[in-house]
Amino acid sequence: MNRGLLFVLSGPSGVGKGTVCASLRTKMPELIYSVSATTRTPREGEKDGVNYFFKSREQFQDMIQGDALLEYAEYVGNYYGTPRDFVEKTLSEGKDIILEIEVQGALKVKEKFPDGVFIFLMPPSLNELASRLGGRGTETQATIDHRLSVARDEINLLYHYDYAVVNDQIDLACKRIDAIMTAEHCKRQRFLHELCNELDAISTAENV
Ligand SMILES: Nc1ncnc2c1ncn2[C@@H]1O[C@H](COP(=O)(O)OP(=O)(O)OP(=O)(O)O)[C@@H](O)[C@H]1O
Ligand SMILES: Nc1nc2c(ncn2[C@@H]2O[C@H](COP(=O)(O)O)[C@@H](O)[C@H]2O)c(=O)[nH]1
Repeated sequence: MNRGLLFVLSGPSGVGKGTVCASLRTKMPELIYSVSATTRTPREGEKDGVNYFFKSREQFQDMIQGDALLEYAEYVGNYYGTPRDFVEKTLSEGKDIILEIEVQGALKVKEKFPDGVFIFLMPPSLNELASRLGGRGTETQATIDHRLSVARDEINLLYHYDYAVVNDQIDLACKRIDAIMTAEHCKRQRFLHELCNELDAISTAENV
């Protein structure tokens, strides 16, 4: 069985990763979503095991010590990390998985999965990013300011990614990501096809 494809969606806080991911998941129910672990306090309406696995700092440290995380990062005062086993199991079952994570973590995943597909979601402008973060109403002004200052550094790391997608309108951003996913599947099929042809050629040459 072919392994599934690993997609990583990152970009600054408030750009719309969660919104775009939720929309993609309704359009592509076969796409598996990786639920992260975090030490952040749950926001109103967030559920353990659905939005995140909410952990104490001690529990999170235990996950780090036990090598249970594929990657983790400390972001604006909290830990966030991707549980390893679920990602490995999903890929080995031939299913595609999407990780919605910040930039430091995405770069660590890239070291381990250079064949992953790395997509950076861009805001139409920094003003629009600030207005989305403020409009969400989930953070204090101090946290929003901190997240916006980190955003500038994150955007500077865009060149590490395979694709940049502007989230001007949710539906358009989803269509662009859908097109990337289709193209990556075609690339994978072509690669496998060429590999089969090469193996055929080798075995023919050996039989001559
Ligand atoms: N294309 C868009 N146009 C206008 N508003 C948007 C768009 N995409 C997302 N939003 C809004 O912007 C806010 C932030 O979106 P969201 O929570 O999805 O961002 P995020 O990148 O997942 O943030 P975080 O990294 O902090 O989890 C939300 O209020 C959402 O409704
Ligand atoms: N490196 C990782 N970053 C993650 C993970 N899960 C989420 N995130 C990112 O953290 C910030 C803040 O999230 P918020 O829910 O507090 O707004 C955001 O950029 C997320 O995408 C993870 O497993 N690893």
